[in-house]
Amino acid sequence: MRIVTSDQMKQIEKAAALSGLSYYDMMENAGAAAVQSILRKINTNQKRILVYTGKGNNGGDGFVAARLLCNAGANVKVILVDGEPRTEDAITNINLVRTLNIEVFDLIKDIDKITVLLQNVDIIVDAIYGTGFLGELRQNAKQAAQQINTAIAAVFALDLPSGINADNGELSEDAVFADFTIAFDSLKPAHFVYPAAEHCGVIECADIGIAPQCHDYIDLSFYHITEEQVFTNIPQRPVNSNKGSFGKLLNISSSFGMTGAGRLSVLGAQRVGTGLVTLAAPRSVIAIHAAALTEAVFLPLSENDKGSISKEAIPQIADKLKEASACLIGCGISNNEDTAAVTEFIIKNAKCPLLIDADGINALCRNINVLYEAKAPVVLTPHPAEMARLLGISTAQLLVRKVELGREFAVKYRVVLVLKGANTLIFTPEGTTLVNTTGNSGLAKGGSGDILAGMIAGFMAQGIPAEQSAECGVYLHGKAADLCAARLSKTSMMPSELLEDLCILFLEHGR
Ligand SMILES: NC(=O)C1=CN([C@@H]2O[C@H](COP(=O)(O)OP(=O)(O)OC[C@H]3O[C@@H](n4cnc5c(N)ncnc54)[C@H](O)[C@@H]3O)[C@@H](O)[C@H]2O)[C@H](O)CC1
Ligand SMILES: [K+]
Repeated sequence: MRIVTSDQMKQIEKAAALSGLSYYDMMENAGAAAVQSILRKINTNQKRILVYTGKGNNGGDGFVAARLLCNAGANVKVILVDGEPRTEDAITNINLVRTLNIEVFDLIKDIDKITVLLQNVDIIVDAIYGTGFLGELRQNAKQAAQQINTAIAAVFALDLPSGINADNGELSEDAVFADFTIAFDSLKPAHFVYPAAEHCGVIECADIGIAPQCHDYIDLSFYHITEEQVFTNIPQRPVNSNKGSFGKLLNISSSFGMTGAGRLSVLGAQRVGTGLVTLAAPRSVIAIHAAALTEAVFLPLSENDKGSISKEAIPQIADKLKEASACLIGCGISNNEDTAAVTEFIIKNAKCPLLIDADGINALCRNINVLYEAKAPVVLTPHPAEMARLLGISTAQLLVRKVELGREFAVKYRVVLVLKGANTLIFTPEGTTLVNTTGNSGLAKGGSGDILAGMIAGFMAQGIPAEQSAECGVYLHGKAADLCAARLSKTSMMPSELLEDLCILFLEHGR
């Protein structure tokens, strides 16, 4: 699955044009592919169809679709949202529409007629804006989008629902909600990023005749995580091996009242095959963990009067850190001066890859620049509220710009950033973005993040590079949750139960 930005799409189209496929033909193919997609779902004969068109090439695709739908026996009307088209190929195509006597209305001047048409419409084609859209919908386009969003009709968006930034999914107010989106040639980041992805409905990617080699020189920066790639990252377990072959994870987690977080993170690491997991936790909670975690070993730590790790524990931790092949800090450690000091110490001193989760991230908010002092790769796994806290903005402000902000952060602080949520995003220090599409709302429960942190850290402990560990952890966590939901339901499944389904996935892949 190829995901390209709007600029990259332009380069691909240019390469196609140089190789002999004209822009006019690409537009014809795009409109035709959209009509084929509609015809596969709905018999359009005698159906009342409104095609909303903008002034650019997306509108041009709409004119092609209008002509071909008319030829297929539908009752088609075209609505110009921004007046007459401005691009050469779109102008040619509106002229063809007019020669077929398809009625063309102006959104503003013909509002009364359009209001009547909207009472009885079966299908709406949204061809107002595609990859050329930036910023906010203007008043007229908002009005058109409101008409589309309130009409009782099947809505097909061409390339993208109008009002969405293709490259990062930023949404304008009143952006179109489509039932189906037909993406042209390649998918765009916005098709994957929530909440924009919700506006797309069912997404199809249509071939518009661009030869495969026209994509060869594009340096992709946005990837979809696949199962094949995930298992390429996970080596077979050698026959001649012992627990030392699969890494030692030092997991600094848990506090009084939050022992579940520590336990789940240990289980996550163990279930991805880590050789040995040491849980370093406040002394008073060790007995609770020892009763539940048969295969782990424990490092009882000095604690403060709140039952969380005290800074007095730093020498103990430092000693154990020397043996670790990876370190995880944060699941349920509580957020206070002591845990912040421990987190800082770990960041400054760990020579092995480090994963910082939950309260470890909250501790970072006190001094984010400590990340510049890390000596080994660092992975952060915030949920949106934690990420927003790190950035000093509101969660709402983060969510409308999460792709930009996530990418900037990972590059600036040289970390792998796992921004959790529906379609979790992974940002790398090199500026690449990975999107994961496994997982479901059954994961939206306390405990699932702790399992994920343990899984990623467990892969890191086994020597899988930080970025690939994040990729494997996020994908498998979601996929196991999908299997778990299929047998237990999204509503009832418990995060800990997905660990059983993880076994099935490893079995299927001969691990
Ligand atoms: N290149 C080709 O020949 C092909 C393109 N395809 C389709 O074309 C669009 C991209 O077309 P483009 O003309 O670049 O942009 P749009 O049609 O998406 O719209 C751009 C149009 O709108 C203006 N604009 C941008 N933001 C706003 C705003 N907030 N308010 C108002 N107006 C705005 C902008 O200035 C332009 O004038 C692509 O998605 C495909 O659908 C074909 O697929 C094949 C060949
Ligand atoms: K569109």
